Amino acid sequence: MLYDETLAAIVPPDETAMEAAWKRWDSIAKPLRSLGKLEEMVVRLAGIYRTDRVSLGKKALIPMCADNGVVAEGVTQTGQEVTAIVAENFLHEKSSVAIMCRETGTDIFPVDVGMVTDTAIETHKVAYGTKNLRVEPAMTREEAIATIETGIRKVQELKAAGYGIIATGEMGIGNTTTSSAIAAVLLPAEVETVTGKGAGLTSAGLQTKIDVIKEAIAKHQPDPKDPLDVLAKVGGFDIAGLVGVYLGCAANHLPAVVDGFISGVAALVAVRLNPLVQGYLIPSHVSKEPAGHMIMDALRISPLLTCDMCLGEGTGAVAVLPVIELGLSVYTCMSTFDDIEIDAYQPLN
Ligand SMILES: Cc1cc2ncn([C@H]3O[C@H](COP(=O)(O)O)[C@@H](O)[C@H]3O)c2cc1C
Ligand SMILES: O=C(O)c1cccnc1
Repeated sequence: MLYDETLAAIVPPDETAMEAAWKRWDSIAKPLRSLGKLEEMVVRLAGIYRTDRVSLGKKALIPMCADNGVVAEGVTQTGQEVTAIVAENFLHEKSSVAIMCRETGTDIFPVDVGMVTDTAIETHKVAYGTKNLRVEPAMTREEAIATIETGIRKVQELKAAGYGIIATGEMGIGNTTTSSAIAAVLLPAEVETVTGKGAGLTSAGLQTKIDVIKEAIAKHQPDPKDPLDVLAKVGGFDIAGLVGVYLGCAANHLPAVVDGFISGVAALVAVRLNPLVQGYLIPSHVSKEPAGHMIMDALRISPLLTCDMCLGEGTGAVAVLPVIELGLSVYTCMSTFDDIEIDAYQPLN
C-alpha cells in the first residue's frame, strides 16, 4: 500500500551534504553565521536534496480543501459554503494566498479532498465533508489513509513536474476546531490552552468550541500513541491530505514548508507517524492562534517570521519563500574569503 511504502521509504537528510553546506557558509566573506536561520535553512535544504549545490527549482503550494461536519455545532463564525468559495478563488488569484503566490512566482495546486460542494478544482474526495465529531468519529481509518495517499500522490506528481519545494496550505471552515482537538491529544495539552477563536468567534462561541472538543475527546478516546486514530476520530480530510504532503515530501527528498496552526498540526501527525519527517520540514511563521508556539516547539522547528498572522491557506509558508531565496542567493553568489584575499574571520569567544 502506498501509505506503508511511503512511511518505510523515509531516510534521514544527508549529513555529509549538510556539513559541506556549513563549510561553504563559513568560507563566505561575511561575519560567521550572521545570516542566522537563513543559513540554517540552506543547510537543511542541502541535507534534503543530498547535495551542497542547493537550488530550489520551481515552487509549489498545495492547499488541501475540505469541509468539517463539526461546523454544525456552531464552532465557527461563517458557514461552510465559504470553504468552496475561497477554494475556487485559488484558481483565479482571488484569495489571499493566491495573490501571494502570484507575487512570489509560486504555482498553486489546490486539491478538494472532501468539500461538500463540487467546484472546478482538482477533486479526490472519499466523502462530502467529515462527520460531526461531537456525535461520531470524523472519518474511518480507511478514509484517513486514502486521503493521506492523495497528498502523497500530489507530491509525487509535482516532483515529476520539476517542483523543488512544496509549501503547505489549507482551506476548510471549522479546521481550527479539528486542529485544536488533535493538538490537545498529541501534545498533550488542556483543550482550553490550545483552542482559540480561529477565523473569528465571540467569547461564547469559543466556549462552545472548547466544550465540543472536550466532549468529542471524552466520547471517542483517541489514542495518542496511534496518530492515525487521532486523525480519524477528531481530525479532518484537509489535515489528512496535508499529512500525506509531509510524508510524500520526506519520502521524495523534497522540503515541505509548514504554514500556521493547521498545517503545523498536520506536520505533527506526520512526525508522530514517522519521526524522520522532521528533517524535511521548513518552518515559516508562528501562528497567532494560542497553540502556535507549542506546535513549533513540538515539531522542534523555529519560525523565521513572527508577523502575528493567523490566516491559513498557506500564507505564511508562501511569505517565507522569498526570504529563503535571498539566503540561497548569498550562499550561491557571494565571494569567499579566499576570493577576496582576506584571512578567514575568527569568531570572538
Ligand atoms: C473568508 C475566509 C477566508 C479564509 N481563508 C482562510 N481561512 C482560515 O479559516 C478557517 C479556519 O478557521 P475556523 O476554524 O474558525 O473556521 C480555515 O479555512 C483557514 O484556512 C479563512 C476563513 C474565512 C472565513
Ligand atoms: O494559523 C492558522 O493556520 C490559522 C489560524 C486561524 C484561522 N485560520 C488559520
